[in-house]
Amino acid sequence: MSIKPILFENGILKMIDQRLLPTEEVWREYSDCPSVAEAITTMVVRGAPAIGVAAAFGAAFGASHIQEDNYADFFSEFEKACALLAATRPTAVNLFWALERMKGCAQIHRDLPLPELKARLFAEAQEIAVEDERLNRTLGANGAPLIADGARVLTHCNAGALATAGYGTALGVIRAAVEEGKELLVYADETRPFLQGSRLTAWELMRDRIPVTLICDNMAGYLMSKGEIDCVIVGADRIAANGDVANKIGTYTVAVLAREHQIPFYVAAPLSTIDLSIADGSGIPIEERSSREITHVGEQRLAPDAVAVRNPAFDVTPARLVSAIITERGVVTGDYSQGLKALAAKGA
Ligand SMILES: CSC[C@H]1O[C@H](OP(=O)(O)O)[C@H](O)[C@@H]1O
Repeated sequence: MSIKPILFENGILKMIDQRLLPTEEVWREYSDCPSVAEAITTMVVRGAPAIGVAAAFGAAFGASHIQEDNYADFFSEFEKACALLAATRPTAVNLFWALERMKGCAQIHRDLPLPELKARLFAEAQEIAVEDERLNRTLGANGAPLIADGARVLTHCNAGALATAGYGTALGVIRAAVEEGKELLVYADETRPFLQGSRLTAWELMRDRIPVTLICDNMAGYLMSKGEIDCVIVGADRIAANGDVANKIGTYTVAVLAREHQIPFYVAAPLSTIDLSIADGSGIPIEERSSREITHVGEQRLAPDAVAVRNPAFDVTPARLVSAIITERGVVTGDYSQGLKALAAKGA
């Protein structure tokens, strides 16, 4: 059973501290909005869908701590809690999708007595989490036919159970293929600078006994040139209406290499990652993170003091380099503008 990185038990949110994996499995407990916001900013919890789930619980905690019994004050305070969470990380649209869903829930149930309204918001957050894992399994099954038996699959970053409420998106497709009896070998890019591949994907797949080989990011092209990669599958943090994909930094590089070597490049993402309000990738905000993620590993300094650093945490892969987008409602190829709009319009 793949790990669930976020648990809600007895009114307490428990999240595994992904900064400490793979060497330590430490679960941290949360019961207020500001601490959940900090957990998202500092990447205790990370991964687009997981960020959305955490934010949903953060919003519910925000509501639960509001003392006002005056409904007008309640909604203005609830809005402030959601704004605090919205300011944590800019790229993964699941965060904003989850907050809009929580605000919508509050409005739908605004006539409930305040204690019942607060309880309903926790129930909504729990539904978001349960739905996420369920739709990842559907998405995985939709994508599994694209992965041949015996395939050597390259993935970048971690789009696994740790990046979601469970099962994973890109790794969900891999899990589904394995569950169908296919023999696979996964090559995991270490994914500098935060090392989600070496620290999280390798740990997650070994835990599930799925064969995985760790490589440095700069080795992907060599393995492709040697014919050792059959396909690439990655997750996404935001997909624009035309199919441009924002994902972990380095994804665009892998996509260009895959096109050069005529290797299929697949993106696995739920509908909550698709942002039809943004026409193309140029409109996707790209998070810049601390230079320390590059100049240090833990307390060890790897670069000269005061060296200039850039640290964009994501890049944008143009739709023309994407072979297919795998979602819980089906697989889209070709004209993504039409295909994504049709999927969004399709019933669940
Ligand atoms: C299933 S989406 C995972 C997605 O999120 C990661 O970013 P981060 O670890 O910075 O939250 C990465 O882009 C993954 O592909």
